[in-house]
Amino acid sequence: MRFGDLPSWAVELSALIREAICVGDASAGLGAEATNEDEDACPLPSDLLWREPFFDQMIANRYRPGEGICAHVDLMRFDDGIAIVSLESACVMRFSRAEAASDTPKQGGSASESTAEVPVLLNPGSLALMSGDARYLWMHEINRKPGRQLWDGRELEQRRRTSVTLRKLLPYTD
Ligand SMILES: O=C(O)CCC(=O)C(=O)O
Ligand SMILES: [Fe+2]
Repeated sequence: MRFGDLPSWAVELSALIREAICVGDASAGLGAEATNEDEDACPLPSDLLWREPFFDQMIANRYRPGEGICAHVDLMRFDDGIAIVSLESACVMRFSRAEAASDTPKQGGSASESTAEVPVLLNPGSLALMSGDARYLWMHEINRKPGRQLWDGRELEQRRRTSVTLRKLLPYTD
């Protein structure tokens, strides 16, 4: 885990992520007026995309077959706009509403709405970005226990998996 000055490869990776997010949208960083259409096309709002530094905290996780990470929302000490680069083994990351863990469905509310899971396939080299509701209101988890890594009705082959998560710390307040 690194805080503050990131290793040079992570600085380079951050720059590549920024470039990949909005290919051809370089003008947005130069004060050009962004239209709603541009905002919709870009998976990160421009205030997050162009903040400096883009990221200042990095953690690399290595998982053996069968190992994953349980459902969580990332700590509030990190700013919005979190990037995960997924390497080596494909996996399914599942998103579920954070309040579904403790709340029973309100009267009139549907159980399926609050317990819905959104599976996301992360291939080697995939970039996952979390911002807004996905970052604050939804938990993410990777369950690599046997039988839990299904995609298109097929179980994914499990190998060692490495992920690099990049985040930005919020200024410290006590
Ligand atoms: O390994 C991953 O892809 C997820 C890591 C993660 O969610 C975290 O470190 O908070
Ligand atoms: Fe996380």
